[in-house]
Amino acid sequence: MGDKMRKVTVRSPATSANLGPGFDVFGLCLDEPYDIVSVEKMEENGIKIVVEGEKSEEIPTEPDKNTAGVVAKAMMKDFNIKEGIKIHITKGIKPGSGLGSSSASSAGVAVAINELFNLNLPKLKLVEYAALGEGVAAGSPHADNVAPAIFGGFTMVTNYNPLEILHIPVEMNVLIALPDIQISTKEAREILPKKIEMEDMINNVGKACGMVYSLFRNDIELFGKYMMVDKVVEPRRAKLIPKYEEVKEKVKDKVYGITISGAGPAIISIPKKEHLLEVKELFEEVWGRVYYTKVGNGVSVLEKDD
Ligand SMILES: Nc1ncnc2c1ncn2[C@@H]1O[C@H](COP(=O)(O)OP(=O)(O)O)[C@@H](O)[C@H]1O
Ligand SMILES: N[C@@H](CCOP(=O)(O)O)C(=O)O
Repeated sequence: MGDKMRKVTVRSPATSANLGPGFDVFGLCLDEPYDIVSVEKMEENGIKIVVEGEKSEEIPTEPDKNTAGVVAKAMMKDFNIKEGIKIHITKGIKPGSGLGSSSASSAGVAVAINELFNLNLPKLKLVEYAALGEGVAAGSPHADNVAPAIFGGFTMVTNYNPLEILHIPVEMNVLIALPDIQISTKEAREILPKKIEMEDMINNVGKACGMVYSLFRNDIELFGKYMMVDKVVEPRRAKLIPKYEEVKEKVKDKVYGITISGAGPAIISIPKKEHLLEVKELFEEVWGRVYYTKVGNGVSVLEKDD
């Protein structure tokens, strides 16, 4: 296809960042929900963005304000791409959800541009570009959503500048609840402390190490147990989600683990098979929307058109 290729369409999945103690470090790729992102070459110069789907009316289409636009602009500048492009985003992931909605568009467009212009960039470089989008959505270019969106599975951002990502493929079912409110990641970051107690740091490092160990042992029970004990971020954000603490207490023995997904309001849990229905029904009753899904493999190319 080479230079003749005119359009690439990708499926870009939701992600769940933090997983309790791994604030700004851990991320998990989900199979569902997802955005569909296509990038098409156009006659006029510049970047045109069209957004449809979940709450699309709230999402800016100016390239400097849309996460996909920011990523596209940076890639086109660095690779001296003069052709104009049209980015079409169908939002399947509600913005302000805690499911990496803004990151899905950033990651999707990075992968699509890489394909469309045959840039052959490694995944780490794509994560670096995609993270630029988070600068406009969350006020900081955190990479813990875009890394799993691109690599799939479980990822750890072990260094920024230079960016370093570690990746562990995992298989796991997850039950996500999505309360009918929106939380801006930017605002949910502003309520976090700038400094933390030594005791809380020791707790979180210990639990985070335990979670990584448990993945290598394939011990979901241990993973979930540690995921529930974040002493730094979750206690501050729990107040933003109606009934979160009450439901967590109710289901804590019926799931392997439960915590806030990203900045919330989504909640991620690892269900025990024997209690799945009961917990799902409770989530639906209290919060409305629920996704029963599994860990996903990252952005995938759906179509390449001449
Ligand atoms: N392509 C996009 N998709 C989703 N949100 C976007 C996009 N571009 C810009 N935004 C803005 O990013 C914010 C949503 O991101 P964020 O608060 O991080 O929520 P989420 O946790 O769902 O990613 C909203 O202000 C939204 O307008
Ligand atoms: N580490 C970030 C992750 C935000 O994820 P999102 O899905 O809410 O955008 C944070 O917790 O602030």
